[in-house]
Amino acid sequence: MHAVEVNFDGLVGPTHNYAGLSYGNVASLSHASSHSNPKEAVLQGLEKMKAMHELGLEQGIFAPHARPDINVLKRLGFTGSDSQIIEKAFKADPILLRACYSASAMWTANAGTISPSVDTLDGKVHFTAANLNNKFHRSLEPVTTTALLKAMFNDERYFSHHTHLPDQGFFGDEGAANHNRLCDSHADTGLEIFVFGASSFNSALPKPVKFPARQSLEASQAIARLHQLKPENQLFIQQNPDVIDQGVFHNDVIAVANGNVLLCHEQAFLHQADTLKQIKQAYLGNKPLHIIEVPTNKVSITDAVGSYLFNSQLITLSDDSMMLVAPKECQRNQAVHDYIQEMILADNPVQQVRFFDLRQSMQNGGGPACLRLRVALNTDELAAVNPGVRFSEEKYTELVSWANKHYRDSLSSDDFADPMLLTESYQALDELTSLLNLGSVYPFQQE
Ligand SMILES: NCCC[C@H](NC(=O)CCC(=O)O)C(=O)O
Repeated sequence: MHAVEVNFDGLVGPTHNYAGLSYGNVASLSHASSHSNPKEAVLQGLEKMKAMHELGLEQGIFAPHARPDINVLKRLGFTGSDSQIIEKAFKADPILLRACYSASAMWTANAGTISPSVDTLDGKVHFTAANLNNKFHRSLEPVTTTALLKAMFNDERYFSHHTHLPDQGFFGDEGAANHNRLCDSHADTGLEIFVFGASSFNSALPKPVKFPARQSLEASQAIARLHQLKPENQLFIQQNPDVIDQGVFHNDVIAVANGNVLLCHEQAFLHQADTLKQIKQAYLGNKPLHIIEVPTNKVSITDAVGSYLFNSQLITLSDDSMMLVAPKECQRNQAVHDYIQEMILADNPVQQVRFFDLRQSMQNGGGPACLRLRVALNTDELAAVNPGVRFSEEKYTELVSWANKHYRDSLSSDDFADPMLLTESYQALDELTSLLNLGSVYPFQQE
């Protein structure tokens, strides 16, 4: 049966801010306490969705989470009405309050891992939300992510949802950012490549020394079991710990795959030559596999992390050629820009590039690929997706006016003391659940 890949982009939430919460993520740390512009952020994301839709791709929308997370503040001992809780938390621990206001669920490449039905033994599409337990602000996400995934993919005939992995670092799971799939087409069984940062149980494997490895081998193995992947459909490879220490906190900051193409830096993986050999041997497709390995003397790790070249989306167009959907930062970096031009002229399926201004997300370490969750679906499965979360020209117009009505154009540290921010945010999200036909997914709608 015909199948397509749908990109579900995270809609940036109304409290998007820069709190410097992600140790190991260079952009997040360097923009700590800068002013953010939530309205510009959501509109930049919507522009990318619209452009993908106009290119003929199936586009979906992934709703933001309710912020601030009042329940976690209560769990941490703050009492009283919502506005009293905000006031007390702001005085006692402003950074904690900002973490509870973080819009980090916008990076849906970290929402979960998805295996398409052609890869699974029971022929269903499998979903597991990521526990994101390496960072406090992100550990708040999996419960709502699961609720959203169930509201979006609500048909047991086709979709199987799993509980996120145990909330403990040994099973650190950061979702699809560390998961790539190589295949001839989305209708064909693919090779699911799980890239882990370190092993929790096997101390013989190397670890980064400075920054944390967020994805554990044991988490990746558990996902492969839960998703009932066939043995020939799975491969576990280790990220190069040296580049984690240089700011490559997820694999999608150093590699991206699409169809029969793997674009990666030459320092992306541990024992890279052997790892690439393993990938070639395990590859299941009939089309030739293109591994585009970017050398350090053309693009340094610093340039890769600064420009987010590898956090581009690689998309397949209707004529079967591919386009690189890159952040504008790649255009500004001469070495990266030159490399992209060279790649486009070389003999491989990537023939075009388009640059997008995603500065608001980039300043927190999230490029085009971070903003989207890929879900490959056949025709029947696509028809079973909640139509409210499928992107269209009309939906775009509705969402732009919704954002213009509800979002602020500046947020700074002091604004988090303002209880009106909670009221505005919850009102916006309450309206959004009707726009996207999600039902009462948020805890504040269930009280
Ligand atoms: N896939 C991109 C994820 C970026 C995300 N940044 C953040 O959470 C920064 C939030 C802040 O610092 O305000 C992260 O590091 O997990």
